[in-house]
Amino acid sequence: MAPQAIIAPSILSADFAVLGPECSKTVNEHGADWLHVDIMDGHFVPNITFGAPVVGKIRSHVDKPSTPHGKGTFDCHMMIAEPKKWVRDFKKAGCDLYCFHYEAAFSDASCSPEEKSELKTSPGELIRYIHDEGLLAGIALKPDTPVDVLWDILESPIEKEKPDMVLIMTVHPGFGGQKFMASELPKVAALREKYPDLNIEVDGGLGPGTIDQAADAGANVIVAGSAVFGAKDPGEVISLLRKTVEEKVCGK
Ligand SMILES: O=C(CO)[C@@H](O)[C@H](O)COP(=O)(O)O
Ligand SMILES: [Fe+2]
Repeated sequence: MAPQAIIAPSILSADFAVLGPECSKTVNEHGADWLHVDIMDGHFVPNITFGAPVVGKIRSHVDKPSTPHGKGTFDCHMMIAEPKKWVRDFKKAGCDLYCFHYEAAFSDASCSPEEKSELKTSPGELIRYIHDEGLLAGIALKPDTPVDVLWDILESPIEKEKPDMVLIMTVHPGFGGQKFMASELPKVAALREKYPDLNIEVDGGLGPGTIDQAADAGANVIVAGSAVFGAKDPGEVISLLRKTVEEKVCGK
């Protein structure tokens, strides 16, 4: 089955003073499928955004999805050093898809020795833990991480240890508005060749000028921050991104 086209505006580029209304407008008026929520801890990446309490407040402005990948999905991109530690808080706040970084999954926590041994984990175990908490699980790769690290994870004999989505970063994580790195697209193409149904998300520098390349490589979940929130007509940009993915990836 061909994957669905999913357009997920990154609220990092929204007006933080009116984040709730910005979120509802983006989904209900402009037609976004998901909202991409960038969580940065100032440690895994050199920037800080916000945490679960803010996600909890903005969640009530957007209807919860009625199907697992449905409209209104809160796609939380966790650019944080201790991903396991925050799963429950983000679940309570209303996160639907918890996407952690592969590079952070093995990290010891900078907390007490007891917590350290509990938090140290492997990507497969962390995916299972996220699934056991009732959330969808995503795994993200920074530009310097080769796609090969994912093969064993995607081939896991344990169904609960397989991710629902892979995120290939097309910028170095930390900031919105950076230049798209086409050098990352061979990772997307390699994943798509092996996994025709997999949700493959690309994030960083996506917009009308770069969507063709990303869709040609096979990405079906498109994050766009500045291209959507900086547009005169965000709805038009979202429609164009969706149409391109539908034509090139979904065969519509
Ligand atoms: O995760 C990140 C940045 O680390 C992204 O989600 C950006 O926020 C996308 O912004 P644009 O590149 O589309 O402006
Ligand atoms: Fe992101």
